[in-house]
Amino acid sequence: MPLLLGCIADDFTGATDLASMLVKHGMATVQVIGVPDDGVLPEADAVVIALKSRTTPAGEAVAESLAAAEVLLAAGARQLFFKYCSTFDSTDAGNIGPVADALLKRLGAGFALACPAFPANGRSLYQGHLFAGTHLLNESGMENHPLTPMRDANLVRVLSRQTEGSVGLVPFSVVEQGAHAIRDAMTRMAEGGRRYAIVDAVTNAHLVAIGEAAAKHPLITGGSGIAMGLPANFRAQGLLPERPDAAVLPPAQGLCAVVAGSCSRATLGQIGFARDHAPVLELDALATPDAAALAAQALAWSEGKLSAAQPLVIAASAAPEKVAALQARLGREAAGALVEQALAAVAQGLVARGVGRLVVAGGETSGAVVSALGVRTLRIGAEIDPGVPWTYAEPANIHLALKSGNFGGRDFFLKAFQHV
Ligand SMILES: Nc1ncnc2c1ncn2[C@@H]1O[C@H](COP(=O)(O)OP(=O)(O)OP(=O)(O)O)[C@@H](O)[C@H]1O
Ligand SMILES: O=C(O)[C@@H](O)C(=O)CO
Repeated sequence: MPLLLGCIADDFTGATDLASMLVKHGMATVQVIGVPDDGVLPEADAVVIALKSRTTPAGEAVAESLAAAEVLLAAGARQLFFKYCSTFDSTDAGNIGPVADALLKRLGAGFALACPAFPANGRSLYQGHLFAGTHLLNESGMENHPLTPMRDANLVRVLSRQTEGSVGLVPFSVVEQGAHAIRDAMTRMAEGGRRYAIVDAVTNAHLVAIGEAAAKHPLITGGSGIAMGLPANFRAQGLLPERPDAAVLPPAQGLCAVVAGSCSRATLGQIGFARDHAPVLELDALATPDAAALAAQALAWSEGKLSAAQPLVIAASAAPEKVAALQARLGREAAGALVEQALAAVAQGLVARGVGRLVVAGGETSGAVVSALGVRTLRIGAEIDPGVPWTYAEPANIHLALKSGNFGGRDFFLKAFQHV
């Protein structure tokens, strides 16, 4: 099976989200954790290399992304995809511009589109402005994100501040006209010296048309939504056969648990809902600012509560005031790292106690957990809610669902276990 699409994701939940989209549209896809030391990739139509590069210093993010690109290109990838968050999640010091610049240079290309829209999860782009649900991004709760507060919804401006290249817009009125018009607009922009085009998209039909228009682009950048049009390009070239078993995983077993480090509105709502239906522990990192002690508290609490029938939930997630208080005490990065270490140790302890089905909420949190569990690859199964599939983690041999902070319905933490 020759590799067709080579993907680089800037966090682990985002990687799973993208892989799920590709599987749903018929590509056999494997998520690989980090750049493999030996450079060997699993056989698949698409490989998503998951990095934890969203909030690292730009130089590190660029170096890791280029290393991932080398491995993907050496494996024969015909097109690269740089996956970032559907809420962009990148401050002025952020990495999307620098990484995309470096990938374009590596590919000898001068232009890429940028489109984080994902209508199934309420992310739409209109006149270059990103909306989360009915709110502009900077009024959606994302302005309070613990690591990447988004205070400007205009992505032309946001991306312009991260790159020396020039950024234009393919507006809704063009996107509405379909693939030909979009392709022409992007060609004109590239010829006019633009390095990027933010491309408006409000519906799945827009995303499919944009995907078709970008069939020949060496690099696509965006959220998972924009990937929905890409498998058809490979199919049209006779490169992608039908894959009826693309989402089949080994049977699930073991105890059930949820570990949450996301402080998004969606995750806080899911924790609130779970409280009425399952044992929930809310860790207080401000009262106990010590990762090992927090993990020990959580594991002691879990004794006698773990079950194969219903999950228990261990959450460090907190409302913005509490997050701000911990950050004021420790600094933003140290606060995040403390909680991530604690939750990673909790996940390790839970798996050692027989947990075989684990939901992790939050991208950074998932990165910490997956690394602590020594996971190398994730096979992608059926979707629980848009953007969140069950996966089978190897060599740990457990089922994991890595939930992006903002994804999933209110009942997600219970519903997930009815799907595996
Ligand atoms: N009580 C808390 N105080 C301070 N920081 C916290 C607290 N709880 C969690 N965090 C940190 O907040 C960050 C949340 O980021 P994470 O990526 O896990 O979630 P998210 O951004 O909502 O999800 P996604 O990246 O999938 O959108 C993590 O670094 C986590 O350790
Ligand atoms: O695109 C999204 O919203 C997610 O896949 C993600 O990247 C969250 O970290």
